[in-house]
Amino acid sequence: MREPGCIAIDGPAGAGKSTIGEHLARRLGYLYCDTGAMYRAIAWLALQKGIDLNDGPTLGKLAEQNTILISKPEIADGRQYTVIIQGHDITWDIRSTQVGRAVSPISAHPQVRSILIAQQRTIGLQGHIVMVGRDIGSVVMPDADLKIYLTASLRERARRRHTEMVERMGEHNPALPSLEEVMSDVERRDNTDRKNMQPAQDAIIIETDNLGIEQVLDKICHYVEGNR
Ligand SMILES: Nc1ncnc2c1ncn2[C@@H]1O[C@H](COP(=O)(O)OP(=O)(O)O)[C@@H](O)[C@H]1O
Ligand SMILES: Nc1ccn([C@@H]2O[C@H](COP(=O)(O)OP(=O)(O)O)[C@@H](O)[C@H]2O)c(=O)n1
Repeated sequence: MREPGCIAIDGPAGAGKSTIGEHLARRLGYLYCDTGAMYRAIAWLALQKGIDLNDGPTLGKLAEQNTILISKPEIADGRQYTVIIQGHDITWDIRSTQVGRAVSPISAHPQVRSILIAQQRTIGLQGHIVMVGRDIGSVVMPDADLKIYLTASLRERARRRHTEMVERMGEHNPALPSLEEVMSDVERRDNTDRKNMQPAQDAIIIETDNLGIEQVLDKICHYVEGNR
């Protein structure tokens, strides 16, 4: 009877990884690590510095030379955690459309991946952790005790992301993108991420189109129980 030391949750944008990952970690008293925030932090810094998104070696150096600090939220503004790089609190900045568009091409460079994957593995090996991303079960933590791959149709994932933006930005905000724009951004990201987004062979695939958050959580908890 063993408890899973690491639970990997992978899947495409809007599948529910962060929401489910955070809830699950809280239920189990585990740490929670959102690896996407690390790629987004590097993307934010690259945009600040005007680095060419195709320049893998320079982006790799940027990842190597800059520590990404992810800590408990402290500020009660809906954040799951606080992200700091070079002294800047970029927790919300990394959710911008610009970062969303830059992050996939930047993450595709092996020079960037190798640096962040090594950091993520160190975090994951602490144990008692829920890690969410694209390649946790397949690459970062291939020995994770439980691997979940969450997914949903493109339309449903875009709908969720758009609803989230309406809540955050306000319905009448001129900067609010349309559902169609969000859908094409998500689709573009799916296509760029595809190579690094394959479910691990032993992952449990959960289609969430017709499942609410609580139902997804209950399903995963059922597998956690089965692992004990
Ligand atoms: N099963 C679900 N049903 C409906 N909405 C969901 C579900 N899972 C997540 N959501 C909502 O969809 C949005 C995107 O979820 P999120 O966890 O950020 O996805 P991801 O981390 O995979 O990109 C959030 O607003 C979240 O509340
Ligand atoms: N383990 C991971 C996590 C994210 N990423 C990259 O980082 C981007 C942002 O990840 P995210 O998890 O914040 O994205 P959402 O699914 O939350 O929209 C993804 O589109 C991938 O390009 C990755 O390559 N590997």
